[in-house]
Amino acid sequence: MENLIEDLLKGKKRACARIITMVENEVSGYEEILKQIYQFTGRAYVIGITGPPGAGKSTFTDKVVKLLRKDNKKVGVIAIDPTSPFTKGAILGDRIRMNDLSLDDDVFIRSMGTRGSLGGVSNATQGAIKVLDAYGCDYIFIETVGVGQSEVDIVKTADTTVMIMVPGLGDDIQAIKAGVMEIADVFVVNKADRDGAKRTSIEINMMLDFKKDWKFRPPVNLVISENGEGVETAFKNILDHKNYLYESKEITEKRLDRNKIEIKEIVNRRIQKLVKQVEKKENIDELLSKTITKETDPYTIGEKIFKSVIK
Ligand SMILES: Nc1nc2c(ncn2[C@@H]2O[C@H](COP(=O)(O)OP(=O)(O)OP(=O)(O)O)[C@@H](O)[C@H]2O)c(=O)[nH]1
Repeated sequence: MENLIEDLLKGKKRACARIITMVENEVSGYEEILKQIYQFTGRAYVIGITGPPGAGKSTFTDKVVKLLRKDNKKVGVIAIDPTSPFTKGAILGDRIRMNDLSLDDDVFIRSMGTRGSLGGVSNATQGAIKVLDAYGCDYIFIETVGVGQSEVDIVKTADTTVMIMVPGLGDDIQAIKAGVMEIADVFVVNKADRDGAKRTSIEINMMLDFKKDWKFRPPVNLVISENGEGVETAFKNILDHKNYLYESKEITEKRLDRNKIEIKEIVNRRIQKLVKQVEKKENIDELLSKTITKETDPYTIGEKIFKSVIK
């Protein structure tokens, strides 16, 4: 274990990969590792990339990572793959596009499924962010499809959140308006080579105009990720937001929030584990069937579980 941590801190990719796997699978001892590496974290800047399926999140991230590599920055990418209960597998297709980057020693790419372990995907992602941070990444990208609540929760913990949209979403913009307004720090209208990109950008700006007291008004960028047009400017906007966070000291608030969420999850996960053990021991399934015949009720069972847990 000691060697593994030493290797991680020296920047060895294999150690990084092994520790992230341990975190993801909740292999015993993983929390000990996270405790030990915590003091070496805090340097990396975390960028959340979200947006509807197929908007070009991977293509955009790929281009930004290449830009950062020119500047010799070390980069981590965590792609969250929504695991469909119907396909029982992560949608890995588009991640393969980044393969040429994964050969680069200073780029670490990992995709994680959203299969619900006890702490949920969020917990594993937070752990992986810490590992990549201690590994020496300057920037860490968290890429998620902005649909489910768990994905939105993950993005909320990023320092800067980039929302990728595409032309012609129309009504969709209205639909996601409420949730997105609060989490997006920078907008990217990708596929600007298509008709209607300008209109989409105007619509987003109009939507942003509803709020008057922006401390940092999210910039809206027209981008063609496929050929790289506009990517540099969009990244500059991300850095502007980064500077804003540091200058206003909001970065500390953000990171306190992130730790708060993480602590809550650590506690929740342990409680969930206990509940599961109690349910098994007390044969709750059998009791449950008695709620139908009215021999018992959900409140009595809930109380029984709670009492056993706090014992
Ligand atoms: N016309 C055009 N197509 C693009 C652009 N950027 C990406 N694409 C294409 O859009 C498709 C989806 O791109 P991805 O980068 O995989 O999108 P994504 O948002 O990561 O997709 P999911 O992870 O499945 O949600 C691919 O076929 C890309 O080649 C662009 O600027 N213009």
